[in-house]
Amino acid sequence: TGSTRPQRLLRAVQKNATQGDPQSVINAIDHFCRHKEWAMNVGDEKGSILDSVVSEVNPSTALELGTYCGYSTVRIARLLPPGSQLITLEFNPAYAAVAKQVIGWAGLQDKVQLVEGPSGDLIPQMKDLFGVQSFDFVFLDHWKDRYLPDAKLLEECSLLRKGSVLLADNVICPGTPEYLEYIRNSPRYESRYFKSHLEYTKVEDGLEKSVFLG
Ligand SMILES: O=C(NCc1cccc(CNc2ccc3[nH]ncc3c2)c1)c1cc(-c2ccc(F)cc2)cc(O)c1O
Ligand SMILES: [Mg+2]
Repeated sequence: TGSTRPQRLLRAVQKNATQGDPQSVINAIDHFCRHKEWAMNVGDEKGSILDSVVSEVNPSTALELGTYCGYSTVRIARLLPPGSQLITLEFNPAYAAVAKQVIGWAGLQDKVQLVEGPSGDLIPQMKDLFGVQSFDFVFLDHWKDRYLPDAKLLEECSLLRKGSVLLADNVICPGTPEYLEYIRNSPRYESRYFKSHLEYTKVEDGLEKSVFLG
């Protein structure tokens, strides 16, 4: 039985990145995905947009839907102020196992709660499980047909407050048409599209930033 792509990505991190240095972990993953094997990380180009939005929001509590190998988890957690928390949900146990080690290699395990399970089941438990009142920032990067139901679920569970920011990956490729339709036409959100490219390619993609108005 051979290794999986996430396992090969982890090996590249352990070989090329310095423990406790998040930027070197980010660089090692980007190099691996650009020169060895493409993988569905948000990547360096969209990652810079993610960085700027996270820095602007400066969240105390952040939620990530879809951890994968932990690349965007590391990008977000490295920018969080002391005492803040990032909760990241991953449904696939093999991805979660790799992500846990990538996050640990970056030395960010104290800022991150990696929870295994589907967002639809876990979002309603956020208050009970983690004492979360509301999320200042949410990064959506899981199954594209879950973006809309999960945005609605966050509203219904009162996990968004006036000013909460949702940032959605892949709104062009693979695309999230229902989510875009809803969020751009809802009077409860102010949305803006950041044009970019699908990670490590020239294909168009982008991020949609939406501020919840309460
Ligand atoms: O599909 C994508 N990502 C989502 C995803 C995909 C598979 C498995 C999981 C398992 N993780 C998971 C699932 C459900 C969950 N519920 N709650 C948590 C949770 C976690 C997640 C994706 C695809 C492409 C892409 C592929 C091919 C291509 F040609 C162009 C573009 C690019 C991306 O940047 C992408 O993000
Ligand atoms: Mg993505």
